[in-house]
Amino acid sequence: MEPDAAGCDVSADGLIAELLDMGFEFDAISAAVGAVGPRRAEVLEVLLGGSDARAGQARRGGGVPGRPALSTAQPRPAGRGMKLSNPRGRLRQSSITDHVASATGGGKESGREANISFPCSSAPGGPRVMPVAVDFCSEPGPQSQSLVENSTVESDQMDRISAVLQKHFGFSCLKAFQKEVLDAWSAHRDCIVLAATGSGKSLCFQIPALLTTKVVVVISPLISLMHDQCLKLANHGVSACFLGSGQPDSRVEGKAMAGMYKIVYVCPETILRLMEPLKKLAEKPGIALFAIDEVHCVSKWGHDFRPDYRRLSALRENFSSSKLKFLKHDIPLMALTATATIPVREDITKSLKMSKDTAIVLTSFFRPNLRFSVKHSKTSASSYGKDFQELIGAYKASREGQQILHGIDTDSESSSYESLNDSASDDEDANVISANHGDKNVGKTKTSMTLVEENIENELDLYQGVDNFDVSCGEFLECSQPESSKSPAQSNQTSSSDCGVQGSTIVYVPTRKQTVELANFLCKSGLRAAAYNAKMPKSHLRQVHQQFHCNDLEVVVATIAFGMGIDKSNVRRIIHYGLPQSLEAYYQEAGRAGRDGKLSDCTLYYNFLRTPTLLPNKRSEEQAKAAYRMLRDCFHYSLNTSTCRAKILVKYFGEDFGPDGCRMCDICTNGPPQMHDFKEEAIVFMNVLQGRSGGETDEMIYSRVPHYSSGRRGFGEAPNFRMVVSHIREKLPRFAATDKIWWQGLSRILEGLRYVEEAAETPRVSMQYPELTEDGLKFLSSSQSEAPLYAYPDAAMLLAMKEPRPFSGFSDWGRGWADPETRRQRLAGKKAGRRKRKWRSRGRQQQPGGFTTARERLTAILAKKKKR
Ligand SMILES: Nc1ncnc2c1ncn2[C@@H]1O[C@H](COP(=O)(O)OP(=O)(O)OP(=O)(O)O)[C@@H](O)[C@H]1O
Ligand SMILES: [Mg+2]
Repeated sequence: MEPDAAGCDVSADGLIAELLDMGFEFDAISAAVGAVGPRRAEVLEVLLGGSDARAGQARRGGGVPGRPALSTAQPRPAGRGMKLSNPRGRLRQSSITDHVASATGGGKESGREANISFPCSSAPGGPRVMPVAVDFCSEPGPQSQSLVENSTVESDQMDRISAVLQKHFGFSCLKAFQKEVLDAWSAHRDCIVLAATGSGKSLCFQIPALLTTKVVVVISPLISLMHDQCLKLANHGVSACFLGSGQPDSRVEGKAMAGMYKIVYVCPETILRLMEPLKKLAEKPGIALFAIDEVHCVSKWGHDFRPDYRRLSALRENFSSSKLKFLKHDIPLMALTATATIPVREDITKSLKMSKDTAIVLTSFFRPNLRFSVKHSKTSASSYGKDFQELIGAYKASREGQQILHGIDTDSESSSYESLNDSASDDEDANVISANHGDKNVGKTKTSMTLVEENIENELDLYQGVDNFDVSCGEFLECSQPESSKSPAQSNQTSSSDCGVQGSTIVYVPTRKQTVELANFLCKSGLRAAAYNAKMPKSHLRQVHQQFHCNDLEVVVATIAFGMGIDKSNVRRIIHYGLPQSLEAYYQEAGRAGRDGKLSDCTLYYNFLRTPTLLPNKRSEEQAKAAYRMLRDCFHYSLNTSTCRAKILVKYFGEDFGPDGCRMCDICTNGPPQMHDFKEEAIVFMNVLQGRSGGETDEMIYSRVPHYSSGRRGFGEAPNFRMVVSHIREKLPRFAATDKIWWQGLSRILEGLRYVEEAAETPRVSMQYPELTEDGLKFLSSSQSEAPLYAYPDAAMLLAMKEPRPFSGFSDWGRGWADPETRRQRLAGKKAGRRKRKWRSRGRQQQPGGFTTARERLTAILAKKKKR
């Protein structure tokens, strides 16, 4: 809009709306607009703390009585933001500028008090948190543009930062959230960065190393991750080193503690050992910040808890200005993750003892280029052919195209990958078990063991081990390319072959055994595939990393041991062949796809007919509850048939997706199934829970379902789910063929409506002891007059209807009794009588001590005991 005669460049209402959108408060905006008129630039200057006369006017004239208008625009606790009486008159936040100045020797680090920050940043419990949209291109979107314009960082210094960014990383500008994080850091504030996978969190802690003479210390959970990042930094002209938990190299460690590298990556175990040398480093040349990457590992409620991460509270305890007198400010903590739910975030701030003034920078978790889908599969060797046919076809077609173009013979390559997997599997013979985990037909195994918990445990990678490489530390000097590290970051330069338009694929499987089997299957089918699991030799793991990053491998079949933070741009598919243990883990792993912003697929295969169980692990009762909750959420995600998958995922992390779906996932493209009126079935189910007659027909005479008391609260009152279903099947012939899986689906619907709930203290994934709620009782009492109960059947219900498994849990004899026709015949006819007698006599024979029934025997035993 052109400025009008009065010099106003926008309408007052429009400007107020825009500023509200940016996170400023209404009172402050009206005060500022009242003072300087609807001129965007001037109003912003006032709001952002310009100390000119107009700002003074705004504070005096337009504020809420008794409250300075400026403070309302600042999402900062009053303690720091209210120092208006400072004799210097103008107070402003120290900014990146100050650090740039310190880095370039242009002046001492500013000791000025901070009193302004971006409206999006906030401290827990106080100011608001505003999500910032993440763009996956280097150009800022409209929102980031406005934030950049209104930054506290002046343009010439911003130019300097841009130059650093361009020179070292080749990017034209920071993303909005990166800018916000840097602003918090420059104000010496702690910061939690919650940004989508692949959004560029690393840059938030890497840039400070280039803006100061101080060292950035990064705590990272995996050697492979540290290794990749160091290598990339070296290629970008930034010296870095990593210190793992294995055999320390005193030379590298000594140089790191003397400040010879700009960035020092350390695993949590090691940093706790290095407290004293770090204190010396903090004094000279100084520590710019402690970055804690993948910080969800701190939380017991997260999906990848590491006890050593929890001990990182030592950073705040040891590196505060009250402890180290030479520090002007506490060394800021920057905690970064892509997968933290709201309780996990709270746990992080508390566990790390982050300051009350912590800025929370939150971006959208939505990844618009990821196409999510879920497919039913047995996920066993017998289904490999069907499930991977498309993948094999796609790679083969692309290979043939390349062969035609380049005349390459790829046959020899696939056999070499096969032998790679074979040799890896030979090494692992001791760990390969014929545990029948999944399917009997699965490959040949040499050692036979029974399926007991320790064996399953031995077959699983429960978390990614820190030392997943055969090196425990390493240094990467600017632009140097150590011979030993020709891998990840050099991906595009050293690629001897490439994955073409198909990019790379990661297949996550639950067991180590499956990594080898499936990789072998893919190799035999002609793909360049390799297995990856924690029990394989470290040299093999390193080789797989290297080949994967260099596009030598098309597919990596891995357990969760295939690391967090894998930053490879052209991963086109993430396939989960089995249900992950949580949606956090799933989103973290799926997030490795499409980092170049191109369309990529995230497909989850799961056997809908199987109720998932927790992987064996040592957990407290409380942790087990949380783990079951997470697994249940993941199970429900897989069974969902009606809500956009991306929507469920981002909502899980506390983000409101809005009314529309992603328009790409299987749900958005296929649409939901037809709704069904579940009223009749719901009444039947809930009546049985209540133990009363449905009263519809003569057949519906309900006796109370047997209740079993196991001594745990709630079990005595609520019937076992299996018993409820058996009861319905026996009493109501029209449900005789309705599978338990279907009733479980109905119980999920009723649970969602809060009509039933789980009575067991530690609820499992599927309901075990259903119980009516108050709402359920109300529904039952008004059910005759109530409207129909329409809902979408979930994926398991649809499958149960498509592939009915009548009487699946019954013996042949029992089956007959569930079928009314057979029952009638049996009761009436000779045959039935014979059968009955036979059963009785069998019962008699089977009971030792000559008792007719087990009950008789039990009564006798109890009576004997009583006598004694
Ligand atoms: N300002 C920027 N402009 C363009 N690309 C960027 C920018 N910042 C980072 N990137 C690129 O984004 C990619 C992902 O970065 P990074 O590995 O830091 O992601 P991340 O957020 O840490 O992901 P994860 O949660 O998986 O660890 C990198 O390849 C990086 O080069
Ligand atoms: Mg990262």
